[in-house]
Amino acid sequence: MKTLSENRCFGGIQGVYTHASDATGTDMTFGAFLPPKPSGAPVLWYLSGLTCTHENAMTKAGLQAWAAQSGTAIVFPDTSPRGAEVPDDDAYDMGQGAGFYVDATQGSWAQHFQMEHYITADLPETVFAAFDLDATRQAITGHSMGGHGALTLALKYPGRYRSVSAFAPICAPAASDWGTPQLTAYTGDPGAHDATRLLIDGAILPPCLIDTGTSDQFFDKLGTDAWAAALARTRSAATLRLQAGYDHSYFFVASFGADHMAFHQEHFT
Ligand SMILES: N[C@@H](CCC(=O)N[C@@H](CS)C(=O)NCC(=O)O)C(=O)O
Repeated sequence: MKTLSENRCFGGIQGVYTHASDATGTDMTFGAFLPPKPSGAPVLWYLSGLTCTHENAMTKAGLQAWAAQSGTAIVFPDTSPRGAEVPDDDAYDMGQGAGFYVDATQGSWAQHFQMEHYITADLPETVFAAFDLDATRQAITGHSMGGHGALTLALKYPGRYRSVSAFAPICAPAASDWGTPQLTAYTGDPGAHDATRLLIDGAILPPCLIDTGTSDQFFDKLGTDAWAAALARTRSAATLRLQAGYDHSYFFVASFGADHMAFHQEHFT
């Protein structure tokens, strides 16, 4: 692992690091915020949305203030492998910047687009080797495509994350053009990576908090109604809040960051 930058931030350190990933076969860059007393701190994984790198949430979500206060480390991974040798697509929602947190099995995507393996194996291995953090206290969150990542990984890896939260998550990608084309191209099986489907099929949801804005310009792509129906149908305990007037932007994410940090803190203790 190589350090690209480290800046003092709310008494802790906001770092940016790069490492060689076996999963993606590329170098991957990630951000990590360490609170003022990092030894033994719990870890929150923050998965970003379409077009984002490790940097968007790190610079725009304002989570570090709350993480410093609660003594939580936050890791900000990239959203896909990158580089000249990595396949891409002209569409902003496909290819580089749009890994959808799954392991591709199809065509030219399969070689590098192994983001599920990266987020659940490669990156934790690197992070827990580099920093003295508490692997028994992990939680996961994300925005939009990253919310889809957080929900599906929490459902696919029971017991790993004590809690899950999401900002404007894509909840039903198999019924959305933010999901169906990409998951079909990557895996051939969108339903296997659809949080609503996984829940209906019996996966257990850890404690869950979701916020979505009523003025979200992408509301129709998110499948919030299908998710709400699945929560009711499976009688899964969860909090789903529709926030009046908020859109899809990082102004929305930043507005509810403190609530999400407090929610995860509750389940770390
Ligand atoms: N570029 C796309 C939308 C992409 C988008 O809104 N991405 C969200 C996540 S889904 C984001 O976080 N963008 C980066 C940012 O706001 O910093 C469009 O204009 O239709």
